[in-house]
Amino acid sequence: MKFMFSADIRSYKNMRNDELREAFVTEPLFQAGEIVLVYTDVDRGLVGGIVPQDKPILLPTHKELAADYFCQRREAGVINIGGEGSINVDGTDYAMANRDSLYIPKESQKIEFSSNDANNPAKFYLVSYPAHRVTKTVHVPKSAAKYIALGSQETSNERVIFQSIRPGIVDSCQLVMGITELKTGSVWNTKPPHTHFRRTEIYMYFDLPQDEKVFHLMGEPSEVRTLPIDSETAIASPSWSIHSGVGTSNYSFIWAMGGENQEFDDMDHLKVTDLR
Ligand SMILES: O=C[C@H](O)[C@@H](O)CC(=O)C(=O)O
Ligand SMILES: [Zn+2]
Repeated sequence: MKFMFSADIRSYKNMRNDELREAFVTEPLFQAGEIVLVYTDVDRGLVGGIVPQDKPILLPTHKELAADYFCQRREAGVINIGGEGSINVDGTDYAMANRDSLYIPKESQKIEFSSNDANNPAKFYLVSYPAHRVTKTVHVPKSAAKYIALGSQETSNERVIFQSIRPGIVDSCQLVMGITELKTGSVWNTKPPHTHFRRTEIYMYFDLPQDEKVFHLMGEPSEVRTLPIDSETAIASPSWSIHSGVGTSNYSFIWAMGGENQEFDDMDHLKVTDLR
């Protein structure tokens, strides 16, 4: 497991891009046959990429979690961005098609990830936060997510947000999670931008062609920084930071939030013209 130590609201202003990347941006998360886990001190979020091939991959615990097993005091959300696969939670198998979500509650002991076809493996993206109560495992196919269409072609931000792990669909402790897909020709996410001091958020960009990038905007609205991000890497946003971005083509991303509340619409909206 890797660790990212974030920067604070004062120090980020004096940091170079490579220092900001070390504080907030993960390495590429999806490696064939492997599990990559990255722990950020931003709300103790933990993100991972799991790509099983011929054999299943078990979710391990780690010394730093001081737990007998990974979910002893944590919940996890998983979204599959690859080929068909399955996740076994304490003996129950959940089939995971592309873009299916699975919510795994606190105290789930044995969690195992498999691909149906090693040549077209599943790519499981996992986000975990500390949890204080035991709830139920819930499988959410993309078709069962709440979706909202936002933006327009004229302003290059036409996109659909699929909310799969959210109140009303999944009873979670902190975690709220889903997918945003940009339409062809649209490149701006989270436009207009916002902050939400009571929650922090992690974006994981994917489905971006190899030779393209997303320019992710972070920082206080009064002092914005730009970090060029590769596909299949994640970036953590502290509570004081905007999290918006523009791609050199369209793309998708998974957003996940943890913190004080779970109201998706509870945001402090900004105007693009407010950014400095
Ligand atoms: O707090 C909510 C999150 O930042 C995202 O869900 C926003 C987003 O996907 C978008 O507008 O494109
Ligand atoms: Zn947000």
